[in-house]
Amino acid sequence: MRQFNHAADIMRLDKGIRKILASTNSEISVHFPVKMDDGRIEVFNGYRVQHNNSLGPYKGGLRFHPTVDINAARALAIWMTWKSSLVGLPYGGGKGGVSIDPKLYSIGELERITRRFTYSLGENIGPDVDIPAPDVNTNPQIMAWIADTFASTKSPSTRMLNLHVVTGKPVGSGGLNGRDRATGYGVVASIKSWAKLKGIELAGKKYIVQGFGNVGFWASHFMEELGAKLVAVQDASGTIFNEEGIDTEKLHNHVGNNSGLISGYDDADKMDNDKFFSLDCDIIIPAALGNQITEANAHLIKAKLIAEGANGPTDVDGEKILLSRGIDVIPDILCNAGGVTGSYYEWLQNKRSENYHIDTVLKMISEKLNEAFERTVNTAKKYDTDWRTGAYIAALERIQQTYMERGVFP
Ligand SMILES: NC(=O)C1=CN([C@@H]2O[C@H](COP(=O)(O)OP(=O)(O)OC[C@H]3O[C@@H](n4cnc5c(N)ncnc54)[C@H](O)[C@@H]3O)[C@@H](O)[C@H]2O)C=CC1
Ligand SMILES: O=C(O)CCC(=O)C(=O)O
Repeated sequence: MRQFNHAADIMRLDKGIRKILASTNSEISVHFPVKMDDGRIEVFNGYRVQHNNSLGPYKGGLRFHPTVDINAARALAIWMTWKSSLVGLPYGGGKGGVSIDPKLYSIGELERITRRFTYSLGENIGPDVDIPAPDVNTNPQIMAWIADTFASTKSPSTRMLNLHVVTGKPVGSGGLNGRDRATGYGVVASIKSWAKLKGIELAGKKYIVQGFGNVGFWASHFMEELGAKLVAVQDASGTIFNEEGIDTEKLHNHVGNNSGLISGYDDADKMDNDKFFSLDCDIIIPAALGNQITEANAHLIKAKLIAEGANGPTDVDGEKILLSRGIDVIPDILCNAGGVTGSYYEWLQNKRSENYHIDTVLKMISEKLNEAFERTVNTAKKYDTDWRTGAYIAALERIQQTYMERGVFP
């Protein structure tokens, strides 16, 4: 809200629209029972917050993590509204999840939790209402269970018309070729735009990545293709470092065989978690959780760029320090928007009964992100402000326009 208020002040956002956007449209909180493998019943807490749908159906991921609660879902839903608007997608913002540590459950239990959660959300989600997608600890398999559960509540004749209730599905279930890599690809598309703007050659540059899941791995993969060198990675299990470079494919294979974690990787040294952000490198890609770069560590950062793969990795006080030290920040609502852009093409593909080739998908994503990067930089320049505020203003201008044109508030 501090980020929103700052941008709203600078652009002089209409007072009425400001009031609408300062609160969420609806907040759904469900408590649902699931039978565990040993016959016990557990009751889980799930959330879906729908912030604003003036531009289209609510859109945004579902997170399975112990930190999920109504406040986390609120912040993440609001960011989705700005993100969809900035990129020019016909969506509003929503987000949610279940407050669990998925590591503690078997595959069968996770399937039942997902299906029961979907059933509990009922008609609050739908292809033209609110369209979930993957986020932390959720994946294509979980999206397939959501699609299947939602569709199974429909009559047989309309079942197949409902698969796009969710995006990020496996390709065999209506998923998009390339949605797996869309967010990481978009992060690197934004870094390329930054490098072009600054006249910087990315080959040989050193970068570090926090989080080696979907976003962190694919961003590293595309950075490696450009000849940049991954020198450190941090995830929930610790931090590893290798000055000579970490092979992204080799680490990915290790993670795939190690419950999703980097611990025990033999081609890098272990190091202290709290030294990670102060490492000597050119670019930092936070791709894990929020509030990682704060006033406690921003003054130690040596990198020239923070490319926000995660949502909300830099807090307001941390960002002030970064900007005062001349460190660039590509804000989350721009930098990680490749994911929701890929989701948009999956949704379109399902609506039109089409099947896009991966090259077409990646080209469409980079075009959208390049335009959004330019829009952000130009808006920031026009208002003489930083890139995050520029991105917010560009997003808010589009929402303001739609409210003004219609003259009614939905
Ligand atoms: N998956 C997507 O398409 C999109 C994801 N995002 C954001 O990117 C971030 C990462 O999401 P995914 O890669 O999808 O999740 P994921 O579940 O695939 O990976 C999460 C990674 O974060 C690490 N992690 C968790 N807690 C940590 C901690 N305390 N310290 C360091 N690392 C930690 C995990 O070990 C894992 O490597 C999240 O902030 C998410 O909201 C943003 C846009 C789209
Ligand atoms: O793919 C989507 O619809 C949303 C992805 C997401 O949750 C995000 O961009 O933070």
